[in-house]
Amino acid sequence: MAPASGIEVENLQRTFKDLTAVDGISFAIEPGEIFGFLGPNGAGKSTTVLMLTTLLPPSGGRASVAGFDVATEGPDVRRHIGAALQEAALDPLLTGREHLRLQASLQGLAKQTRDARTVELLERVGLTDAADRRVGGYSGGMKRRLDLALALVHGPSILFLDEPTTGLDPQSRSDLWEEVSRLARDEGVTVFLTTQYLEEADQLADRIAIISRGSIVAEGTPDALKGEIGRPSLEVVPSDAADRERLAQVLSEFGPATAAPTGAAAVRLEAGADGLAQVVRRLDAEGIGLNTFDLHAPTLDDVFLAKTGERLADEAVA
Ligand SMILES: Nc1ncnc2c1ncn2[C@@H]1O[C@H](COP(=O)(O)OP(=O)(O)OP(=O)(O)O)[C@@H](O)[C@H]1O
Repeated sequence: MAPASGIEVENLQRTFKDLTAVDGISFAIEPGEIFGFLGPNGAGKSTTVLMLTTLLPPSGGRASVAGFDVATEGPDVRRHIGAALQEAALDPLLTGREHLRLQASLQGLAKQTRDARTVELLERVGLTDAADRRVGGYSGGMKRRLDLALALVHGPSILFLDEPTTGLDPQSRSDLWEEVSRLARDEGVTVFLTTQYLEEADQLADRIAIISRGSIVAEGTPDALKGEIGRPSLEVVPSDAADRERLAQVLSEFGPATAAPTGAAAVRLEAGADGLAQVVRRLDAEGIGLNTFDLHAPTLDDVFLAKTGERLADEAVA
């Protein structure tokens, strides 16, 4: 059984008619950990979140959240979790404060504590000044911050965030990251976060699982996953386009070729960055002039590519 604010998932499955959306996934999340669940559109992220938040019954396997079974102990699970899911139902005609008061009463908070809790949460997510404005006039970032505050009303020990920053501008995105980090660090809240953004998973998550077509294809800390891929890649554009073939030939002495944009050649350096000087000497000896010469440390995108054979299509550039 999972500890009070952890999550344990064993061979969890969900099918929709003949489509297997989640195909027997397993993982464990420690209390206070931020776990990033990374995958492209349709990989099975939301289906997993819906099962873990008891909104969708699993077709097989088991999961316990906060020590309770999602299939048989739904009300206990729900008492311990908060969730900001996609397509949150905010009413454009209500203000931020009204939303929070309503949520506090739905969650059964005592009347005398509702106002204080509302004020505290508005302050925490930076909506104090906008508290009495209708939500219809809020920006995307403000709505996501209100979603987060609503998920926190009853002081949950586990928080589910389903693609919390999709569509946000870089500033709103990093504000939200900061608040989520603070919740985990200062209050020990466990965070299960789904994202399509590599950078978000890299910056925010203690540990990451990559899901592709319903299966987990990699799991570990961002650094460990990048370390597994290991070597940096070198991308070179010759000053004379006619030299590209010869350039690729020379580079192949230093490691396997990797994908490169038109006009460039790229290689994963077997000797790591230490091999650079040798590459430069060899190219010089061959008389190949260079236009650009870029060394790329391994990224989660490289990990993703190595594990799934695809690139994450919709990468955030924040
Ligand atoms: N209620 C449903 N009925 C039928 N198929 C569904 C249902 N919900 C999800 N699916 C399918 O299951 C697969 C996984 O979907 P899911 O929404 O979990 O992916 P996702 O990784 O969350 O993607 P996104 O980033 O687009 O939300 C998809 O092929 C999807 O079309």
